[in-house]
Amino acid sequence: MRLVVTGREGQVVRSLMERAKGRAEVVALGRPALDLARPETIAPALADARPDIVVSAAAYTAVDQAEDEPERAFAVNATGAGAVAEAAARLGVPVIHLSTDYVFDGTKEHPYSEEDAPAPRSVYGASKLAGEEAVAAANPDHVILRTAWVYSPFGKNFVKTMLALAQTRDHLRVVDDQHGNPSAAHDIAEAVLAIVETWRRRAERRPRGVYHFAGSGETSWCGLARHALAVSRAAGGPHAEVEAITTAEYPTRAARPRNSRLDCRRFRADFGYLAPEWQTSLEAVVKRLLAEVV
Ligand SMILES: NC(=O)C1=CN([C@@H]2O[C@H](COP(=O)(O)OP(=O)(O)OC[C@H]3O[C@@H](n4cnc5c(N)ncnc54)[C@H](OP(=O)(O)O)[C@@H]3O)[C@@H](O)[C@H]2O)C=CC1
Ligand SMILES: Cc1cn([C@H]2C[C@H](O)[C@@H](COP(=O)(O)OP(=O)(O)O[C@H]3O[C@@H](C)C(=O)[C@@H](O)[C@H]3O)O2)c(=O)[nH]c1=O
Ligand SMILES: [Mg+2]
Repeated sequence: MRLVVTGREGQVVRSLMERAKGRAEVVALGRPALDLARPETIAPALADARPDIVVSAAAYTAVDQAEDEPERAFAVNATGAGAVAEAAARLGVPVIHLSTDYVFDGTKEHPYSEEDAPAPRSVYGASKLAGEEAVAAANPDHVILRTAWVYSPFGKNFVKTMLALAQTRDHLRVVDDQHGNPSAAHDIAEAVLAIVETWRRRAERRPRGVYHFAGSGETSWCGLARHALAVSRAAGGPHAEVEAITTAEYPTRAARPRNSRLDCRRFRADFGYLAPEWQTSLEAVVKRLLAEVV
């Protein structure tokens, strides 16, 4: 089975390359050969790579910056994502497209299910929702996999930011009134592989549609920072006290949902995989980062 993934250095791409070893072949396509902002590059690049399944993992992920360049965010996350799904459809192959909890406005009291209506509060969230719609319209043979709060040893993410800040400061302030599900990119890679395996076994009737998949359990950004730094301290790495603050005390360009917890039961029922508790996956990533960086 040959998976062709968009993006070369993304957190999910790199985690999938690691986890797929011996289970599936992974080819990563990125700029300049495949540039989501240049739709004419997409179909030829994908055709050359001869996918059995396309994994659409590349995206414009700078949430605050997107507020200042909405055209670029939409070009990449909506038009580009739609073109990837369309190219897959032309090749007669399914697409697994990554999306986000930020499609929700965060006003719900409980975790969001796939039935809940999206209502994004940010340009990034709106561009990703438009991408979901473009993917679904272009290729009926799809899974749109919404995940959340992704961290990993790779690229840029909140956990790495907290560890880096703790190296130079002993006091951090982090919002405690936005709740979600921290998700290790390696667990998302396992979810993608669970889809691939289920599709292989049930090629004639593939489960399709929108699914939620994120780390099990829930916390706030403050809770995530505190646990990451507690693990770091215990392993001899940097530590800082984390003060719990409100969203109003930490102004950002983009509005973020107060609650974006995802109900992942449909994914587990159809693909047989549930992510580990977020603390368990976080501990492994923090320890790996400390071993690599110091
Ligand atoms: N990060 C998060 O917290 C969350 C992410 N998601 C979604 O999951 C998916 C994967 O996210 P993640 O792995 O964190 O992403 P990253 O931010 O780590 O990486 C983004 C990837 O997209 C690629 N990319 C960006 N612009 C273009 C372009 N114009 N043409 C081609 N490739 C491009 C980058 O390429 P290059 O390698 O060349 O830089 C990189 O590989 C995305 O769809 C994202 O929206 C969902 C929820 C949370
Ligand atoms: C760095 C920092 C952030 N914060 C707050 C700001 C914000 O509300 C929250 C998270 O900040 P970040 O900007 O790191 O995270 P953010 O870019 O919002 O992360 C999002 O990325 C996109 C791609 C997604 O799809 C989402 O699921 C989510 O993971 O923490 C603090 O309170 N203190 C701090 O020192
Ligand atoms: Mg950010």
